[in-house]
Amino acid sequence: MADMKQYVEDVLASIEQKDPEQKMFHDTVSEVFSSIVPVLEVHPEYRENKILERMVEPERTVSFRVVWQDDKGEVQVNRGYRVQMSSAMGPYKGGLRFHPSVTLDVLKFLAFEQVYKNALTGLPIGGAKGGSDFDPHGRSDNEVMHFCQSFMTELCRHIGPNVDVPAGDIGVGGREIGYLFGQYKRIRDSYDAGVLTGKRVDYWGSLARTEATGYGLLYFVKNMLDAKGIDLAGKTIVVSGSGNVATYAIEKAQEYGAKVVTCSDSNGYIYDPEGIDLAAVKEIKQVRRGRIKEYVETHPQAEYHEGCRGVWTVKCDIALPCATQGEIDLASAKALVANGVTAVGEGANMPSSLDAIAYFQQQKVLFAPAKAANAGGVAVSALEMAQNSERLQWTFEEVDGRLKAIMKNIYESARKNAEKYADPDDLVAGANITAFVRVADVMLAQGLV
Ligand SMILES: NC(=O)C1=CN([C@@H]2O[C@H](COP(=O)(O)OP(=O)(O)OC[C@H]3O[C@@H](n4cnc5c(N)ncnc54)[C@H](O)[C@@H]3O)[C@@H](O)[C@H]2O)C=CC1
Ligand SMILES: O=C(O)CCC(=O)C(=O)O
Repeated sequence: MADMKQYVEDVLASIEQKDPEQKMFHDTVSEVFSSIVPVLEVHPEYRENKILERMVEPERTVSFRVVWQDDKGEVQVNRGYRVQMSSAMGPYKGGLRFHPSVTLDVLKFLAFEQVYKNALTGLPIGGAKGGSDFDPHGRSDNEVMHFCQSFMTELCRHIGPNVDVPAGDIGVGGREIGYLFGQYKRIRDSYDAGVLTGKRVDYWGSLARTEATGYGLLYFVKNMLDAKGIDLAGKTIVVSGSGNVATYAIEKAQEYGAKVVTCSDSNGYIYDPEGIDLAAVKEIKQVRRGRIKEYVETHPQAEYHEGCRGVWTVKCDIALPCATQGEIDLASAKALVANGVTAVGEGANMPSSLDAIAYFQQQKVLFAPAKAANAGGVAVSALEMAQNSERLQWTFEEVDGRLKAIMKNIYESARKNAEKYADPDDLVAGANITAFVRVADVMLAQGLV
């Protein structure tokens, strides 16, 4: 064991030495590789074939200039990226993020996570992530369209239905996917519906893709709670974010009879002791593209608080971080535990710091890790690709039913490997091991690529 632990430490040290500034990438690699030491013990062939060293090196990374003109006629310059991490399991697959915080470090961490998340779905998709430091907030539809067209003019050389299939993520929703698809189609002169997922349903997006990540999160959390005999109905839930994932997590949680008392945006959070009025949140965020603080104007019983971390000081049974990475640090984890939290389900990617996860586990909080718990979005993206290939569209019920089954399967396979190699409740280790073995075995079968 000591030998394999040392091997993992050596690989981690080498990536830190190569790219010392990529802290988030180091953290996510460290989280995955630390879990798999017991697997390396029984599979020396992974080390002999340098599987770990290969996995931390993206197959391809592209970085490009995006030039566009704003409504005042001023020229704007942004940076675009696509990190194609692994095509072992299928075409590269993963979202595009438009947010000022986007760097190569952020995208490498997200692309690395995506490889294992996608493997957990059991569907034929590799892993990638891309995006830009462009901020769509406050931009007109016209400006967003010009940016998307310029971004796709370069990106289209690197993607295709059997090559790489981007989708949405922070700052990229149905509007952006539409502009991106239009430009791809114009340049390639080909109606490749399967080149992007998250399309609007009337031009061959999948029903239930919009809801899939949030609903999938609740399906996963329900499986985790059911195994312990805990009922979701009547529980108080704290949610962060008010975008795609948060909105549909709240919707499904409410359907299950839970009471969601918070949601947030990058400025602050709202606390509604009567339970969040989701129709009002949708109106503010999806229709008006406004700020979450507007909620208190029509809901006098609710409070608005500036700043994001405060949301974790609200008393709850279950916490669902659905905004962004790094939102739960050790202090937030301690505040949640002190207030009696019994379960945490990660809707966002890497929302909890490594020491926060360790603390939850030490305190026996049931913990649903992102790459398993939020895999429903990309799973339904893969179902969208399947529908596009057969030029058919399935019903909402058909897609939702498949999503539910996929999330159950992810939970059960993670649980099984947690039992086999670690603590039975350690779904972090269980999910990492399940995904790692699937990808590693396929890499071995495909030779030195
Ligand atoms: N959209 C999808 O299908 C999937 C998304 N995710 C992850 O879920 C998280 C949320 O993504 P979406 O809901 O799609 O994005 P979105 O753009 O629809 O919503 C993002 C939300 O997070 C908030 N936010 C963004 N940056 C923040 C910051 N620095 N501090 C506090 N709040 C911040 C925004 O105000 C917004 O409410 C991200 O971590 C994303 O990678 C994971 C799996 C799939
Ligand atoms: O649907 C997809 O391809 C991307 C989803 C995504 O970006 C994620 O799972 O983090």
